Amino acid sequence: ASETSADQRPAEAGRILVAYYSRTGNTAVIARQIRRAMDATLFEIKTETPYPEDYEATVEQARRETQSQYLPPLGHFVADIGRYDTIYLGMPIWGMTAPPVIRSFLRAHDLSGKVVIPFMTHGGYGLGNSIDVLRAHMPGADLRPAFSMEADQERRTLEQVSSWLAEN
Ligand SMILES: Cc1cc2nc3c(=O)[nH]c(=O)nc-3n(C[C@H](O)[C@H](O)[C@H](O)COP(=O)(O)O)c2cc1C
Repeated sequence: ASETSADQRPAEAGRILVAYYSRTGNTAVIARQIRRAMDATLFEIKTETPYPEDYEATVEQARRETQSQYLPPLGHFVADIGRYDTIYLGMPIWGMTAPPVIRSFLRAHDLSGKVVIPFMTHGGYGLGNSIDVLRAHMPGADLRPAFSMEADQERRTLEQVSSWLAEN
């Protein structure tokens, strides 16, 4: 009889990471479902400085950051990314592309040699160039087809609530 070292154990829990960014929670719902189904580790990608609560201000800031290729500093980092073979990477679509913080995340974590499975939510306008952006920022990773779905738009919710409040 011999001891089994950690790296000999098959299908060890913790080999799958679900890393996601979500502003209004739509992408987070998917992330948590993947975590439960795959017995994965969950990591919420955050900026060091949160985006404004105001929707229009966030749209404007994101637009500027995307245009200038700015990399917003991350609030925290995955401890020991080398431990994971498979990364589910989740995000909303912002301005027809991946949110700026996703580029920051990919700059800060080496995903080469790993299987990366993206998942996106969008407000009805599709994935834009997000897949190209991901591919460009994860050299050596095995990028798999993305799962995507339409989800609630913050803009539409705000408009409906504003008109309801105005009527009362
Ligand atoms: C700054 C910003 C930009 C957005 N740009 C787009 C867009 O270009 N196309 C689109 O379909 N939806 C866009 N949306 C809507 C979001 O992609 C959609 O609501 C998404 O489900 C939000 O995910 P979350 O709740 O995980 O943050 C945008 C939302 C925000 C806040």
